[in-house]
Amino acid sequence: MREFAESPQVAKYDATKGGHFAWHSDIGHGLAAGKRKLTLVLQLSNPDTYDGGDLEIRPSAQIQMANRAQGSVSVFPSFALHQVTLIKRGIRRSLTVWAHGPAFR
Ligand SMILES: O=C(O)CCC(=O)C(=O)O
Ligand SMILES: [Fe+2]
Repeated sequence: MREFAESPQVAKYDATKGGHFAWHSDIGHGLAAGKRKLTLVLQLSNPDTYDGGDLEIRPSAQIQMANRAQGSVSVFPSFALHQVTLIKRGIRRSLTVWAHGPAFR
């Protein structure tokens, strides 16, 4: 791990707008996005204020659900598939930070 080459990203999932994020990996094609190694997601919202909107991570065959507690951080390899399920009530906010480094070998 050598750097944090991108600005943190705040995401908002709003039940009135069908907020969700389909299964994906965070390895992108851009200069920085292609060097992502670790993804860190901070839960910004009180879990009592929304339903659904769960961060699910699939580092292997088994799906893991991220801790919903406000202030908790989930860390996973950026290549791991993950999604945010449809939010059914309220608003969830998250802050995502990526750590970067040379290609995996
Ligand atoms: O909001 C989240 O929990 C995940 C966000 C995410 O996967 C991303 O921005 O790539
Ligand atoms: Fe992601």
